Amino acid sequence: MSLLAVRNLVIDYAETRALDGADLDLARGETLGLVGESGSGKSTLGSAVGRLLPTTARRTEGEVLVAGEPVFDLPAREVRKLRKKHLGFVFQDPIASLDPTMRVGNQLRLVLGRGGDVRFHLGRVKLDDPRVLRAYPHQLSGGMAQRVAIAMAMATSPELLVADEPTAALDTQVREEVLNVVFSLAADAGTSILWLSHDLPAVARRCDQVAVMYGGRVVERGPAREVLGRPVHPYTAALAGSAPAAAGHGVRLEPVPGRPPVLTGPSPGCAFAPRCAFAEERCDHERPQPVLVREQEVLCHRAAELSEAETPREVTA
Ligand SMILES: Nc1ncnc2c1ncn2[C@@H]1O[C@H](COP(=O)(O)OP(=O)(O)OP(=O)(O)O)[C@@H](O)[C@H]1O
Ligand code: NI
Repeated sequence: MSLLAVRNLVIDYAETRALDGADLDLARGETLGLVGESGSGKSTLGSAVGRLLPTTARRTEGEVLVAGEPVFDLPAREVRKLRKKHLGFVFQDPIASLDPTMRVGNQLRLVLGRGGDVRFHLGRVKLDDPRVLRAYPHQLSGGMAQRVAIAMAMATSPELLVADEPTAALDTQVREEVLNVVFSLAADAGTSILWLSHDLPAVARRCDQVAVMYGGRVVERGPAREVLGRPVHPYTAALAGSAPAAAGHGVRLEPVPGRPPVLTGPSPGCAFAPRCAFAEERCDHERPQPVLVREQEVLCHRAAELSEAETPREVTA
């Protein structure tokens, strides 16, 4: 059984359809990078895992199963229990995720409960300095604050850590260090990671699996090196081809001409069709179903043909 299973998940914010039938699986102990342009639905999917969506969001269809439990169908009390038992979260802005009025040591003590060793947990994220214990969040650098947030999220050895662009606000140097801490702590604890990221090369290096989002759906998924090295979906190919340029600090991906869609309801066909060099007539009005190519699951009408072509990415470039 998957630790995490997302099935045909549809999430709406008022008029905006953020997820349009997303599917995802993550096994115990595995790491998965969730990638895609800004607005493709990564954060909505990540937050949905813990039912941590803003109150304006509505689950219209589908389900999220964590350790077999249907997150959206549980009473609120049970969801809190499930979060505590199975899940950890780390977000983009570490200082905002900490309590500004409480010293770091006290916050950590609150999470650990009686008998918890605060110094030990700070040591695990390479913050051995006793001054950190007495500091307030705003007195820490971004990198230090994120380490504290990671220590708190990992204190209970969750089965799944959802990390939503945890290093987006940090400098390149600090970024690698923080990711090293996250991945090594998770490996030690047997924690699965769902890592939302814009950094494709880093995902290829660090993750077992990758899922590529477009227009609120996962359009291609499978082993990270395979998917990013031999993409089948034209969107993945475009994204992977443009990745090196996007690895620079603060650069947002613009892999193909045109803009990603903002949906207000179900996409009638493939959401990528208007930007796709391979689109055919049916792509505009038939929703693609998953096609298995090698170990990759691809939502593209032409997946089988394109996988036979030498490299689709050369044709799109
Ligand atoms: N609180 C909200 N209220 C209304 N619309 C929202 C809200 N949060 C996200 N959206 C919309 O939902 C869609 C998906 O957004 P989401 O933040 O999940 O994407 P993302 O892939 O995480 O983007 P980014 O890379 O910029 O973080 C977008 O169209 C976005 O504008
Ligand atoms: Ni996001």
